[in-house]
Amino acid sequence: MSTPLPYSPERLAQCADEIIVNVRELAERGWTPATSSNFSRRIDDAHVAITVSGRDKGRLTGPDIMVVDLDGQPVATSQKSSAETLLHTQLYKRYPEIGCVLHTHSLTQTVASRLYAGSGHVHLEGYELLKAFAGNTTHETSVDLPVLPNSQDMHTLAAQVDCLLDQQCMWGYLIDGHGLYAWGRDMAEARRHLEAFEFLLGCELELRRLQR
Ligand SMILES: CSC[C@@H](O)[C@@H](O)C(=O)COP(=O)(O)O
Ligand SMILES: [Zn+2]
Repeated sequence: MSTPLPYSPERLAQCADEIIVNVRELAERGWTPATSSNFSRRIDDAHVAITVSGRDKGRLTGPDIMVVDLDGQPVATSQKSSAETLLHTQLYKRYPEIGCVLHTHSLTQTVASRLYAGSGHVHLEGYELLKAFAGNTTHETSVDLPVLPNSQDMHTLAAQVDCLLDQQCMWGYLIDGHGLYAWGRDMAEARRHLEAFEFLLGCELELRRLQR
């Protein structure tokens, strides 16, 4: 007799479908070049559905999504989860209300991360689209999107993210020369935050170009 799974397979299938459909759309926009990017969705209090490392994110199918626990350890599989699993699980562990984490490598995100690495953040102010971030009800506000130095050591990166989360409410951050992490309570909210950051970073880059 096989051991029962510690999570609901129906819920995993639901999460995997959601990831596959949404990520295909993001990939079509060119936000996941060359197998980059990773994506996850909370299954329950103790489990997360996440992309398998190294897969072409524009062509994900069911077997490209696996399960890890909140420490990032694989559950009931021998597959290898995303190299950046810890950056996902640290958010699920810290905030029970977070349901989805999206990481992409668009041109706009990567260029912005390079330009603003020196100041440590991108200051976004006065845009109507700031209302896309949960909790914001007016454009008369500002959001500082942090830019972290890149590292291949996920524990170093995760410790820096934790420090930032201790100080401020955040819906995302950039990593220098790398890309953007954004999250939300569910897929729709995480995607709204991701798209808002992408658009606002595009505006900042365009303004810089015009003001040269
Ligand atoms: C293909 S280079 C990009 C990777 O190093 C990494 O940053 C990334 O986003 C994808 O890694 P993955 O292990 O597939 O989740
Ligand atoms: Zn990455």
